[in-house]
Amino acid sequence: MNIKFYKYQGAGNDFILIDNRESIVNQPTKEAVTKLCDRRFGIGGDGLMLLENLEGYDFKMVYYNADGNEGSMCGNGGRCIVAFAKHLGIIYDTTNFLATDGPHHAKISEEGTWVSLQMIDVADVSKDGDAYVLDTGSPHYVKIATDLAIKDVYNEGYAIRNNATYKAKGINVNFAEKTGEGYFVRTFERGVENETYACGTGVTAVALAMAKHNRQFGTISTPIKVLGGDLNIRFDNDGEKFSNIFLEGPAELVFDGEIEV
Ligand SMILES: N[C@@H](CCC[C@H](N)C(=O)O)C(=O)O
Repeated sequence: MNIKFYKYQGAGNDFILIDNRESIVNQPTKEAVTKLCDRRFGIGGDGLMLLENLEGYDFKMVYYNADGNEGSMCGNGGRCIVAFAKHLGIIYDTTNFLATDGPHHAKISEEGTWVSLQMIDVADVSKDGDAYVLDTGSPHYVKIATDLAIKDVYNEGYAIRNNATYKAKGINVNFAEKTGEGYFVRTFERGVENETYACGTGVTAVALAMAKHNRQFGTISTPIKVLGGDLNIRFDNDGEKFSNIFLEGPAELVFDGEIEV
């Protein structure tokens, strides 16, 4: 059987998207997802998403990591599926959809390539040594770094993700370096088990963790540079919790096609 797919990227975090409103795909196997996401034997991507119908919402986002496991929330994936929903004519400039971590609201630009996605509120930020650990829809470890451009993110990230504390459930490992107004961030992603060009829940975690680290309160806007481009995170910090969190940046269709499955 041939299925139509769309390949999107958000700051270089890339995804395969399938319009599954007519249930053409039924719980893809781990093998099928890993093959589709494979950069040599498949389409290639950091993850696969299904856009499905759901009463009360514009659509439902179902996300699989490139390793075939159903993932937790993907921020850049969320921004890409909003652009996809606009491309399909399901939404115009705003949307409410459901993802694995709950309802999300988003706004999209008229040309459909810039998305502002509301993320879940975050109250708990803990420490592991001098690193911060928090869940922004997916679990994240945030460590302040220097000389990040030349850091061995794969090996250092792999070692943290696979240490005794995190091995069973996994964690996404973010390294953050202060640069002018914001941060430069590199992420080793759980489920891809490699460094990706961007991680939306990851840069969100960095912005919140750094606000806590620097004791910043009120309404904050944090620009973040990643390997694949630029993102921005806006949020409120009242000292008890982070709310009104928005992950903002580009989301673009790269190509579409059909693949035999
Ligand atoms: N790339 C994502 C994060 C995807 C989920 C993550 N790999 C996990 O399962 O923990 C993002 O943009 O947030």
